[in-house]
Amino acid sequence: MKIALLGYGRMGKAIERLARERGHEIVLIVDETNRASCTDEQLKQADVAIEFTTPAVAVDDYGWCFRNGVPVVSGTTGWLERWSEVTELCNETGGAFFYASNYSIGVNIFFHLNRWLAKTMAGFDNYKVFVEETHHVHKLDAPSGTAITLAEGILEEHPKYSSWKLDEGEVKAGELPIKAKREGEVPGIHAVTYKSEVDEIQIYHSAFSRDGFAQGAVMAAEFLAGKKGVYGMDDLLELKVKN
Ligand SMILES: NC(=O)C1=CN([C@@H]2O[C@H](COP(=O)(O)OP(=O)(O)OC[C@H]3O[C@@H](n4cnc5c(N)ncnc54)[C@H](OP(=O)(O)O)[C@@H]3O)[C@@H](O)[C@H]2O)C=CC1
Ligand SMILES: O=C(O)C1=N[C@H](C(=O)O)C[C@H](O)C1
Repeated sequence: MKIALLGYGRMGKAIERLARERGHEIVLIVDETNRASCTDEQLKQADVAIEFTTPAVAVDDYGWCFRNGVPVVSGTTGWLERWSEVTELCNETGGAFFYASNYSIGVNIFFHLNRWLAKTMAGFDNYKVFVEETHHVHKLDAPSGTAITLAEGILEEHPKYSSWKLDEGEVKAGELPIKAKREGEVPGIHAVTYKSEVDEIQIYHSAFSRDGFAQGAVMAAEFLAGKKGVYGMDDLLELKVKN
């Protein structure tokens, strides 16, 4: 496949390496320095675009791809308040969009485990739940997109909680706290903990590098080529969890 890389930072570079290893060709690399001079014609050379940039840029990138008929796989976090706008534009323009807050297969299994645990714990009032994430110091957004997906999974399965809140002080009844830490070069750690007076139950995922995210993004690009519409990791992995 011919791939356009939109964003050439930590993730863009990991994706370039893994995509080449899987036999794909990189036909365009866009970063902040050359974005203004990149043309529609250059983008149209690609069978698919893989987008890992910043929250401020991502939505414009999606529109650029939809308007030019180039399917787009994106992992950029921090823009999801514009989800409806993006998916409507995708459908109106006949585009193709694949999004995941986390492309690691292990994390997507963890998402299912999280929902199952939340449903189970809903019957036990003596446990309080919180989500924790740790990432490298360069990360722009907090909490992480993955932590938000975990929190949303809990809100859907556990009636005691109605909203999540970045844990910066007082937490009211019904609020699910998310603690975000920034340390060194940590690729990404997420944990969900249920704590009572006498014990705690924790599920935990730690990425050893960015390779798992990059691998999943390239697999998503292979999946999306030739399709139209909006997709996510459950479509790719066909994870069927029987609760
Ligand atoms: N879903 C997932 O599995 C994962 C998601 N992420 C998310 O991906 C995003 C990127 O992460 P990461 O690679 O670590 O970030 P980096 O900061 O390393 O890279 C961001 C890239 O975006 C580029 N960029 C900034 N502005 C523009 C612009 N106007 N036009 C084109 N490119 C631009 C930067 O260019 P320049 O270098 O020239 O400034 C840089 O190449 C983040 O939102 C992060 O949360 C990260 C890992 C996994
Ligand atoms: O910025 C990162 O690095 C990561 N971002 C994603 C997120 O916000 O969840 C995924 C991963 O944890 C790494």
